[in-house]
Amino acid sequence: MAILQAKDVKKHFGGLKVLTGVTFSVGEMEKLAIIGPNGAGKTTLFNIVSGKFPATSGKVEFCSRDVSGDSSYRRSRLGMARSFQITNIFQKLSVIDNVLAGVRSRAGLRHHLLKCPHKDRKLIERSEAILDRVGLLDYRDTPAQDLAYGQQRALELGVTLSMDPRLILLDEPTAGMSRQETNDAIEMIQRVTRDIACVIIEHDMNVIFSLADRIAVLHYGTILACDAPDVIRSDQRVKDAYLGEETQ
Ligand SMILES: Nc1ncnc2c1ncn2[C@@H]1O[C@H](COP(=O)(O)OP(=O)(O)OP(=O)(O)O)[C@@H](O)[C@H]1O
Repeated sequence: MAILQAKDVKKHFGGLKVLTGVTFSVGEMEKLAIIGPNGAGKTTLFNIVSGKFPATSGKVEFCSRDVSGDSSYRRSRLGMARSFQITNIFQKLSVIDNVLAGVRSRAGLRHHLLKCPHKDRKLIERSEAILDRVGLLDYRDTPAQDLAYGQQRALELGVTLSMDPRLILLDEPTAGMSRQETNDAIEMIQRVTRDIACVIIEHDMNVIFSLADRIAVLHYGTILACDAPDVIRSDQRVKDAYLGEETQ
């Protein structure tokens, strides 16, 4: 059963035809990576799926409903979240207050950042459980701006989890990280998204082959191949277009 489906999605920016007909689906709890050369249209596709801007034509279905005309906010209320953009973090707030803001919003409470947000024990406990999942409980009261880069990205994932998503769009989750931070991030993403579907854009093949159940290769605005990692790795068309051959 698919949780997300893109059907013949096209996007033109004036005369530039970036997406010329993209069709794919993501199953419940499945991890689908989208790879492709620079400028292939990966971010554009994410922007359309998340509702940042509309497709020129085609459809996006989420949880069996057509969300093509829905705003990002509406899609997020339905359980679609976009993660790994540090801009989602309130830098001056503590780590716990960042997650609490999301937990309170999801619980439908009005959130006044400066107005005693610590009242509801249950919401705080839920926030602490999320911090524990992303490895930041020891930094509970640290201002977000004092966290290391990899930790800020972990916090962003925590904020995303606070919305209780069924699907997370992971935008280059390890960009700018050291090798050690990347390995830690892979392990954490695997752990915290076990029961959540993900679509992942990433350039690091090590990350992709570690996380993805299936890989879709975007090339010249359309999906060249979509299959299990091992099949993609040995697909000659994909090697020619993107992966290349291993050399000694
Ligand atoms: N808002 C926009 N207006 C005009 N052109 C755009 C817009 N957004 C993207 N493009 C163009 O669409 C093409 C695809 O860009 P996109 O960022 O989606 O590629 P990408 O696959 O994510 O690339 P990268 O791997 O480098 O991030 C590029 O030629 C880009 O200049």
